[in-house]
Amino acid sequence: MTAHLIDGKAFAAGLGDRIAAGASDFAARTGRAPGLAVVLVGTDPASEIYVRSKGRMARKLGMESFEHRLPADTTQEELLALVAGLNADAAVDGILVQLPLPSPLDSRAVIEAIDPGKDVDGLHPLSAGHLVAGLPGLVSCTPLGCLMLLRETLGSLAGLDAIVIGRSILVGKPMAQLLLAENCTVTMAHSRSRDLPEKVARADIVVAAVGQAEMIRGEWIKPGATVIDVGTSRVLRDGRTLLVGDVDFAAAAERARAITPVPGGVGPMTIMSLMHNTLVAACRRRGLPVPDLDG
Ligand SMILES: NC(=O)C1=CN([C@@H]2O[C@H](COP(=O)(O)OP(=O)(O)OC[C@H]3O[C@@H](n4cnc5c(N)ncnc54)[C@H](OP(=O)(O)O)[C@@H]3O)[C@@H](O)[C@H]2O)C=CC1
Ligand SMILES: Nc1nc(=O)c2c([nH]1)NC[C@@H]1CN(c3ccc(C(=O)N[C@@H](CCC(=O)O)C(=O)O)cc3)C=[N+]21
Repeated sequence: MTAHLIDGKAFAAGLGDRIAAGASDFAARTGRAPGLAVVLVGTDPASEIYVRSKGRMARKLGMESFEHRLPADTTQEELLALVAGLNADAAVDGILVQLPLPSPLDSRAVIEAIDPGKDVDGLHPLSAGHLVAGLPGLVSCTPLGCLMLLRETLGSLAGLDAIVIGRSILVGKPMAQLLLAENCTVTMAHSRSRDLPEKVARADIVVAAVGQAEMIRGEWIKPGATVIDVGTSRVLRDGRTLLVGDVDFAAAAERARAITPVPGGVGPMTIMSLMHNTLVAACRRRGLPVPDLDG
């Protein structure tokens, strides 16, 4: 292996210290801690783990965590009523509804019901619109975390050729917008793209957010490129479950200049970006200056 390993876990820990200081300052000024509400409908085991780690991290950084666990047969009306209550609750600065929701719940309607000022997941159409328009707003946690890692690794991204593989509202689309705002030349690839290997081979920055275990082959990577692997898939190998990314890590690390591991790369940054967004939302809601969280 020749590539530099981008240590998301360590970077997230450093950012966490700055967020904790900001949260404590917020509490001193307002008499209460920033509050994050996480809503989980149903009992998807992976979602349970994420929700638990989000609550634990919020408390660790001196924020208040409100966890709402609803049964899988919750109705749309019940869920919308909960969101309305959280919108009205002054102690709640951020609202995250864990996705995917069990069918037949309509996640779009639920997301649109969230107060955009509390949309710490950056999923509301108004948040997405602000990002495209270059206006201040809340940016989806995973792309925000990826951007922090890229800036830390590369400094200025201006002029670089970037490819984002995957175009979801949660990851791919906001990622491409952030890279464009950093003056990258951005290609967006998806399941209908032709000749993906040739497009990946031209990129200085590769962000893979597909959800297909190790589909990005090492030999596609341009020598010296920086690779950010968002994907997380559980695979059975040698009788053990293993968490792997969208990128064939071992082969890609032979060619890349820097690469994120899975686990320990993007995942910890997603959770820390959520904490970042909660503090930012809390400060904006109270008209307080947003602390400078860049290292
Ligand atoms: N580590 C972290 O913090 C996080 C990890 N994830 C992980 O990232 C992955 C992606 O998540 P998410 O964006 O929500 O997933 P989605 O399923 O919503 O989107 C997947 C995207 O990949 C595209 N795609 C699917 N197959 C191919 C293919 N063969 N070639 C090119 N593109 C393809 C799809 O294209 P099309 O639009 O044409 O269907 C779609 O745009 C998942 O593994 C998820 O678990 C997600 C969030 C956070
Ligand atoms: N409304 C909403 N917002 C989300 O941000 C959201 C969501 N729904 N639904 C599911 C995806 C997935 N996601 C992850 C978060 C952390 C890790 C993470 O911390 N992963 C660890 C490993 C954890 C493990 O071992 O399972 C790591 O990569 O090191 C992974 C994935 C957020 N998502």
